[in-house]
Amino acid sequence: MIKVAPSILSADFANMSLDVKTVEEAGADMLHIDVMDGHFVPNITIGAPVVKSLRKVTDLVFDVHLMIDNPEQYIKDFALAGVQIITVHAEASKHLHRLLQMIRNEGVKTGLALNPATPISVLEHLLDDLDMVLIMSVNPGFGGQKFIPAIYDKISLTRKYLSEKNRHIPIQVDGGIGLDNIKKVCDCGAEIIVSGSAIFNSDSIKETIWLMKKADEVE
Ligand SMILES: O=C(CO)[C@@H](O)[C@H](O)COP(=O)(O)O
Ligand SMILES: [Fe+2]
Repeated sequence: MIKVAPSILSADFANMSLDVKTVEEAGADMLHIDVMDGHFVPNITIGAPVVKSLRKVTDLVFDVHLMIDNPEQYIKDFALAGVQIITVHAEASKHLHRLLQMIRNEGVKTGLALNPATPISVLEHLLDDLDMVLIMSVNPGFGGQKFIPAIYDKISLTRKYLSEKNRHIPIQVDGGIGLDNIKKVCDCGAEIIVSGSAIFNSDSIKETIWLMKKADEVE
């Protein structure tokens, strides 16, 4: 079954805890939390204090997607806020190996995100340090963008590359995914799907998550 990680970027920020509970009850596998700083990406969202407050209202796995400069400075804060996965961008650090070690040293799982233009070769010397790979299918910064079609091939290539290296590292894909393309994304090799607007703007959050999770069973 497909793992679905609703992105709270598209939730109602004034009623965040309600929206989080709704996706939890609807069967979400984890909560995707987009952290943006207005530097790495041209948008600002939330930081560790808000994540710490959300931690009190749900048992969902917190999957934090850091779209920030100087991620090294904030790893401890997010770990202390009670998150389970921290994903950093390959483009955001000169010392990726050290950064991934820093995350694991806090007892948190690592994810590495690649912007659409970043080649998958960056994974080569980091395979021992990765618990998840995040392939961006939009340029990061905003919800509600269109899936970039060239990314289908990138997902397939990544899946092939990881299999050849005998690595069972899950591939997460983020951006522009809805009921119309989730199956194709998963057929290419994605295991965890991030989705914001398609879930939160739908008529029924519960039904949309259920249909997404089952999408790979449809012929
Ligand atoms: O990280 C990002 C955007 O930078 C994503 O997590 C989006 O928030 C996904 O939203 P949709 O494209 O599904 O609306
Ligand atoms: Fe994200």
